[in-house]
Amino acid sequence: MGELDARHVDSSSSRPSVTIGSSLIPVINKLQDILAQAGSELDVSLPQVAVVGSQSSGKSSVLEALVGRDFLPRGCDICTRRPLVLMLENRLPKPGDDRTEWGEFRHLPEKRFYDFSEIRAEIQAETEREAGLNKGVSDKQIRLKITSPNVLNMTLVDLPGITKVPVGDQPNDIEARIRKMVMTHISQQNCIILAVTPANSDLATSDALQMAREADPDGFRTIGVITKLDIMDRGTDARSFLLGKVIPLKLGYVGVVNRSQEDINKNRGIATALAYEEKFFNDHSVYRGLSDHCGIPQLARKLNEILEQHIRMVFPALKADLNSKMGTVLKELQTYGKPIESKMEQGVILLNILTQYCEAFAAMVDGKSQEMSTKELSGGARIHYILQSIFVKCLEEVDPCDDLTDDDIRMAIQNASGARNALFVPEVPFEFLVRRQIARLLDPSLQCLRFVYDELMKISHACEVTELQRFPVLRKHLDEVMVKFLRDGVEPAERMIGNLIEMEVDYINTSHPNFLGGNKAAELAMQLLKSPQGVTDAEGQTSQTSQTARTIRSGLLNGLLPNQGSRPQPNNENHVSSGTKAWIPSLFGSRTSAGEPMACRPFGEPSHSESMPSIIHLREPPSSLRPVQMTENKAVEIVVTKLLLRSYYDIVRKNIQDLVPKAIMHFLVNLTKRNLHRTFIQKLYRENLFEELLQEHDAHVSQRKRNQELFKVLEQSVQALEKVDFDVSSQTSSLGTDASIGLPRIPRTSAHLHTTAGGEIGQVSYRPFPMPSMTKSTA
Ligand SMILES: Nc1nc2c(ncn2[C@@H]2O[C@H](COP(=O)(O)OP(=O)(O)OP(=O)(O)O)[C@@H](O)[C@H]2O)c(=O)[nH]1
Repeated sequence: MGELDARHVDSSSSRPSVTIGSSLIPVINKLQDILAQAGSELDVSLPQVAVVGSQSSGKSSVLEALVGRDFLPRGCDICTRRPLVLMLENRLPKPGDDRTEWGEFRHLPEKRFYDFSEIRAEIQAETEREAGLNKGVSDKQIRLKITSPNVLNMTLVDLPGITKVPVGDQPNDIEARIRKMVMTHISQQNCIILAVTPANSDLATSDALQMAREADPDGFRTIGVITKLDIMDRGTDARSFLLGKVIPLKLGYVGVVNRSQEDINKNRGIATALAYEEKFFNDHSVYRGLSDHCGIPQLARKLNEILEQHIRMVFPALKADLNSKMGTVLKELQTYGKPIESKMEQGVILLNILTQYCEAFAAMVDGKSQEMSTKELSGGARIHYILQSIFVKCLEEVDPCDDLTDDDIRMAIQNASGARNALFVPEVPFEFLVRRQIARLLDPSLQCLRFVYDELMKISHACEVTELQRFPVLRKHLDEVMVKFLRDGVEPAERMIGNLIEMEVDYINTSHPNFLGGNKAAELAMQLLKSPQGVTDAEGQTSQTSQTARTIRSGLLNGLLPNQGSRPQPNNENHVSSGTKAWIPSLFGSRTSAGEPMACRPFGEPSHSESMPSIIHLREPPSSLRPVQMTENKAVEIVVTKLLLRSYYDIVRKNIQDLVPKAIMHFLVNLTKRNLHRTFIQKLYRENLFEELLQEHDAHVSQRKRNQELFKVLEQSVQALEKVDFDVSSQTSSLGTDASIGLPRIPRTSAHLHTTAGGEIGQVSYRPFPMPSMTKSTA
């Protein structure tokens, strides 16, 4: 058998005949090509077409004529007894194909039918297998896929004819059953209904029109088909039917002349039948002015136009898909940058990257970065937090006396007095102790510097200059320069901090206007010791000194000192005089118990005494000596020392709190910001380094190439789609005026199709079909 050719050449007229979808095949093929190239997921599927009508009204004949091949069982008795779902699949011939078209049944997978008369025989056989031999009917579908380069991807459905009186094995409710079966198919919103009515019956009683109206009350998807115009009663014609004067239909009517039973019996082909049909309409003057309503080619055109409308409806989605793909690819492409072709370009790119990097760094430090987080502190804000909320606050919380016990202070005072007893407020122990406390400020200051350094490193890593991503070698060098540069910045900051602390340690400026001073401290100490609250620290907690002071005070009140009358401790070899004024050091130092100064004589010299009393032996001093018990004057000295310590420490603390952040900002942060660009230029902007620094990853280069190609394809696809859209539109309008075939004109703006669900266009209301599923039909 010959190939299923969508454009059969009519022997008589040599005019290519029109079959369903024939005008759209090139468009759809082009579309599929475009989408396949562009890697689009979308597929263009079309509405299905179902034929509905009473028994033997000519449904199968119409369907066959529309496809352009003989393959369906036809006859004057009931032929279609199971729904036949005919899936057409477009497939372009491939090299090495010996056949280009064939049929396959779902119930016979992998068996290809190349002979279409065998297909008809198999439909009959399969019908009989399910519905019996005696006119029985079944709603179980027969699914047949026809693959050909000359068909569109779409589905046609041949349905059993509506019958009233059961015959053969048909059940009593045959009419209801068939109606239900038919309704199941034609109620689907993407189904175009061909309501077939023979011209020799009354249109007003047409089962097809009645069911079509039920399934499609608005008539947006129903085309009336009047068959058997050739066998109407003499003297009658279908003119008023075709013009919609009997029952109006929005999409109008088409009258056709199919092959008669006699033609079938004589094996007359479709081409001959079409030629006969054309002659019939030409010969009948009554149909001459109704060429738009007559003939299978006209019906095919009408259906094609609906399909074209449908395709145009799909265009916006296709375009949107391609455009969004293009956007994604373009965005990715931008990250790969342009290939560099000359030394000059290398220089420009390198300079740009270095500049952008420094700008990004400065922006992050200054809080002007575009990529500022709203969830957490970043960049410069973190540095500020480190300086103010960590460093300054931490120093604020330090109590210079917290690591000094009263014993420590007492020891320091006593040691500083040397062999004498201190006359006034002990200056030396104060200076010694305050220096020790000031020196403690070095560690947190250096830690603070370290934290800021770490932050700057973090910022440098976060400086993502888009272009930099493609040059890993440059990134590496840049990071190295950055690390060295920051380290270099740390050194002067470190030196400065060291100097600051050293300065403070080196010279204790007791003339500072904010310094409490010895006299005031002594006065305050006395007041504190006298006050019933005792010496309380700033936090209101009673310190160890205040405890001691209270003990002393209570001793004074009772006329007793805590150590009065008590014997010296075994280790406390020193004897300290006591008394209410004892805290004021004695001018003459220690006296003997008799009040006389101790005799001084050289070691080993005997005493000039007549009667040599027995020698009083002193105990050997122990290797480690500790001061004797607390005395009132010692307690006051401790309080005074503490007051002085706190007062002076506060002055220094404030200096350090102010100057260390300044040193860090000046020597490290601001210097980095100021000199980074210059350093990069000095270290990296060298012509002999260009090549090495601007090396790209191989994967990066190939990815860019791939993306460039893909972008080109997508660009071409979008252009091609525009052209196809235009072609479809011009084709639609060239097929005839909208009015002539009863179809409303579709607005040019395809997006409008989506938004208009039944909007008014001109005089005719238009409602597009719902979007079909975007999948190909398979058998
Ligand atoms: N003369 C003439 N005969 C036609 C025309 N259309 C169909 N026939 C004949 O009518 C008979 C029924 O045609 P089918 O195409 O099988 O009708 P059908 O509606 O598919 O029938 P069922 O599926 O059995 O309901 C066949 O013998 C056809 O040859 C026509 O336009 N003119």
